[in-house]
Formats: sequence, structure tokens, C-alpha cells
Amino acid sequence: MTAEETRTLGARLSALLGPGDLVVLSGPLGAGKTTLVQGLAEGLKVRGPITSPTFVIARVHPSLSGGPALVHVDAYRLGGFPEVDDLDLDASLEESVTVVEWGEGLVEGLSEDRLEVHIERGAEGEERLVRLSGVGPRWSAVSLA
Ligand SMILES: Nc1ncnc2c1ncn2[C@@H]1O[C@H](COP(=O)(O)OP(=O)(O)OP(=O)(O)O)[C@@H](O)[C@H]1O
Ligand SMILES: [Mg+2]
Repeated sequence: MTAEETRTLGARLSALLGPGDLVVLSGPLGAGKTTLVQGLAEGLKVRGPITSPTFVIARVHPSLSGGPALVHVDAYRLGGFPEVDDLDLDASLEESVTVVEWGEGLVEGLSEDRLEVHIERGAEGEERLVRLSGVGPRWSAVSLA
């Protein structure tokens, strides 16, 4: 899968997402997490650009189409719970789609429901393995195939 195809996957996934949803992205450095968020942003029609934050850890991308905003968080530099709490993600959670890179083990407390997306690099250059799993009642009846 190319980076463009990862973006397309993100755009397709965005069709499943609405206000209140939490997406937790995991996978090693350079796996394609931010690339997938770029696709989500396209699909959600929010204001870009989606970048890998250097200093800013959470960025709000307002909708251009009257839909929910995208809150993009990169928790890579966050040390743990106190810092996550400082971001006040719960304040925007209900009306936004919240997507957290490196959020595993940090943000599960925000919501009983979450969509987990794990991206692994394959053996060759652009190869990627993407695993989706929904947690909680919100996702129990949603087909992710
Ligand atoms: N199939 C693919 N899917 C996604 N990215 C790919 C793919 N093939 C190649 N790439 C390239 O790999 C890089 C992925 O970078 P990206 O910033 O999306 O990763 P990341 O998981 O967010 O990294 P970080 O952990 O540093 O945040 C990009 O340069 C992208 O062009
Ligand atoms: Mg990234």
C-alpha cells in the first residue's frame, strides 16, 4: 500500500466517524499514522494542513462543511497521565472527532468506546499492515472489514 492508499483508507474510515468518537493510532515511527490522519481530515472536510507537530501537541482542525472538528493529538512527547489531562481533551471530545497518535495506554480513560488503528511496516518499502479494532458498545455492531 502506498502513502496515497493509506490516505484513501483514512478517508474511507472517516465515513464511520462522528462527534464523540475517539481514534487511537499506534505503530512505530514512520509507520504512517499522520498519513492516515491526513486522509481522515480530507474525508471529514476539515481545515488543514495535518502535520506532525513539533511543539504543538494537540491541534483543532475546524470543519469546512458544518461537521465535527478534528482534534489531532500527537502524544509522542507526552510523558503520561498528568500531561494528557492538561490537554483537556474531554472538553472537546463530545463535539469533535479526536484522533491520538501514540495514544495507547494514555487516553483510554477518556471514553469507554474507541477505534484502535494499528499500523505496521511490512518487509518492503511501502508495505503496511493496518489492523482495526473497535472497543466498547459504540463499535460492537460496526463492521470494520
Ligand atoms: N503505505 C504507506 N502508508 C503510509 N505512509 C507511507 C506508506 N508508504 C510510504 N510511506 C511514507 O512513510 C512515511 C510515514 O510518515 P508518517 O508521518 O505518516 O508516520 P507516523 O506513523 O505518523 O510517524 P511518527 O511516529 O513519527 O508520528 C511518509 O513519509 C510516507 O510518505
Ligand atoms: Mg505522526
